[in-house]
Amino acid sequence: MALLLPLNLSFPPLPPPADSFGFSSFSRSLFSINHRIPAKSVPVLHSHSNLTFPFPGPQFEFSEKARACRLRITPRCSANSENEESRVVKEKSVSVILLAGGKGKRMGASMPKQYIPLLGQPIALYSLYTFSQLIEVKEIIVVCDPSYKDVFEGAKEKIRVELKFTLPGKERQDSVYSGLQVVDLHSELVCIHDSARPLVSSGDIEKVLKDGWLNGAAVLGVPVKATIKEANTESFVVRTLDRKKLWEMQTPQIIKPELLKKGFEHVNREGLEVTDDVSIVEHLKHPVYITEGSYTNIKVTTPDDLLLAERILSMSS
Ligand SMILES: Nc1ccn([C@@H]2O[C@H](COP(=O)(O)OP(=O)(O)OP(=O)(O)O)[C@@H](O)[C@H]2O)c(=O)n1
Ligand SMILES: C[C@](O)(CO)[C@H](O)COP(=O)(O)O
Repeated sequence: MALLLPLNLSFPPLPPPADSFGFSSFSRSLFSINHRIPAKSVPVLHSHSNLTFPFPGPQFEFSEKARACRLRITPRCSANSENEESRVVKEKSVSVILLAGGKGKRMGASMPKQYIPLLGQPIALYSLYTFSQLIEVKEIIVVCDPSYKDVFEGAKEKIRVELKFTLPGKERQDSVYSGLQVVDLHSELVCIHDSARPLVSSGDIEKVLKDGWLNGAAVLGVPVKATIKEANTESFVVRTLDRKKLWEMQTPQIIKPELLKKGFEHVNREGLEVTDDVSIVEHLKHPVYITEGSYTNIKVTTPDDLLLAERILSMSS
């Protein structure tokens, strides 16, 4: 029976009930500090199943064009997963670079945002668990400050893929480079993900992995909803861009290792700065495919994103 709700969701499992951190009130207090409004009480949703492997509980399915939004309870990843015959990305052929080396300045919290608890679990662990369940994933390279290694070490017993660690760089691009240095030499795809995007669905990851394998490089993206204008330095409009051609980029971003290495040689040689990974490939004039993802794959950047992420997650419980 189809259950109609306003959003179409497919998320990693929810964590166990909150512990002594008082997580939900944590993000609310961050929000109120930043917005100078009194903290209200937020409904704390603790109806989550225990975090075991494989994770139990209902899963939700995205439609291909996720704007109309209808939610149906289905078995895990049935909509977008492939059967064995049509699988193009081989088992254990993907190295994930999980970026957790940022400082989260825009969040203004006392710790980097990827370690802030979201409904009882550090943000970075959501996508760690999601990737760890995928049959294509061989290893997850966590790029993080050594003082936070224990957050991931503590999750080791719940996952079945190898975990590697490497040091972050000054910019995001430097952290990706650092991760690339320890990618297994036999890997056929590199999958780069912001740990600050906890809500990425396994269905969307499967789709972008397949497109990356077929095209050499692919990225999850969503059509831009807003009207975007280019302005000059005096804030006058220069032009209105054609919305039909605009996409907002997300992660994961998938690139074949040799292509990424070649791309880095080029951007390092030319001293180019990029804010996402497929830009490196674009500089080589190599095609990059955009796989349509989901609006719910938000990057937690400012305190209001924390509240939004809680609400999205709670809809899947
Ligand atoms: N030197 C860096 C900078 C960023 N990141 C990671 O890249 C992702 C996306 O970056 P962003 O959202 O910009 O994170 P921060 O740089 O931490 O945020 P801010 O700019 O607010 O400081 C995050 O998961 C972040 O941890 C990283 O691994 N190494
Ligand atoms: C890679 C990225 O997630 C694409 O949206 C993003 O560019 C990285 O974070 P930033 O906040 O734009 O630096």
